[in-house]
Amino acid sequence: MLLIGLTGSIATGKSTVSSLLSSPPYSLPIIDADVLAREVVEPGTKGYRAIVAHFGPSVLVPASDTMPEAGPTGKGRPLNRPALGRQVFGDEPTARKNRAVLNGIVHPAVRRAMFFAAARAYFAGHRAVVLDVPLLFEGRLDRFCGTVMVVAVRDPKVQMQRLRARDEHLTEEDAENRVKSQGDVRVKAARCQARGGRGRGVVVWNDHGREELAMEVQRAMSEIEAASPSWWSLALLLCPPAAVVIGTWNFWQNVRTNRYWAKREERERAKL
Ligand SMILES: CC(C)(COP(=O)(O)OP(=O)(O)OC[C@H]1O[C@@H](n2cnc3c(N)ncnc32)[C@H](O)[C@@H]1O)[C@@H](O)C(=O)NCCC(=O)NCCS
Ligand SMILES: Nc1ncnc2c1ncn2[C@@H]1O[C@H](COP(=O)(O)OP(=O)(O)OP(=O)(O)O)[C@@H](O)[C@H]1O
Repeated sequence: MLLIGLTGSIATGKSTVSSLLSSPPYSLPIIDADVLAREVVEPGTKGYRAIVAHFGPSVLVPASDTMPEAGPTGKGRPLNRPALGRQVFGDEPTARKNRAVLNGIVHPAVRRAMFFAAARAYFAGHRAVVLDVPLLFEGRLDRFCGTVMVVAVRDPKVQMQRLRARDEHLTEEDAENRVKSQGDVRVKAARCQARGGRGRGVVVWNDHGREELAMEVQRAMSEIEAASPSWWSLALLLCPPAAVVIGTWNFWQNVRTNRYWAKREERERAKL
């Protein structure tokens, strides 16, 4: 089964591309890290308890006439996501530190949930599955993917306009902090291209309208399908040992690409 890692930066169009990929003619199953990241911090979960222990009750929805002190289910009041967001998004040291703590709580739980969802897709006989993960590179999940697809915009203004139009509740400062909390999408696009051709890394450019985006997705999927045709996926499905060998080989290739990328970044930094 081909793991397609779908990533980008905030408001560059990942969800829009993911809904195209889940519809005909592609009809691919999607494992959405943002959805899982919400599930693993629902009241009553280990993640929820760890967040409240670290950040305190100020990151919970306040108690009110409609919100009981112990929450609607008795397991605690839900997280006040914008309030928690204000503590973790941004460039200042405190925000960075808080983000690292939150990531340390949420990411391992998300990775576990993803592993089980991918295993279910494999046993259901799917030839490919999309891992929709905003922090694919940062969480080093790209190492497990046969293909990485980055949804990117060349013009940062387009990204900010789309973010402000979609999330009207965000102030300009909130929006800027969120953009700064994620790596530059053009760097992610370059890193994706560094994985090499033959469908290993494909960039979907999304500066224009939705029709152009659909065409970009079609082009990217043709490249992926040419490199990993259906008969190949079926052969791997029927022969699990071969799937393990190919998976290990892919993993090793990806580790080598990441080492090359880390050295390249080090050289760039040394030049500055
Ligand atoms: C801080 C939280 C509560 C804010 O929730 P809110 O509903 O307001 O925003 P949402 O989750 O939709 O995120 C908005 C944007 O920020 C990005 N983002 C979320 N978490 C992070 C993070 N830790 N680092 C960088 N970007 C992030 C998202 O991918 C998205 O593009 C939430 O983002 C969270 O729990 N983040 C930690 C978990 C995480 O890393 N999720 C990303 C996928 S695993
Ligand atoms: N080509 C396009 N033309 C016009 N609007 C677009 C286009 N692509 C995406 N959008 C809009 O831009 C906004 C951001 O897109 P989307 O939600 O898909 O991004 P995202 O990368 O999933 O964001 P996030 O990381 O915040 O979840 C949405 O309102 C979406 O409808």
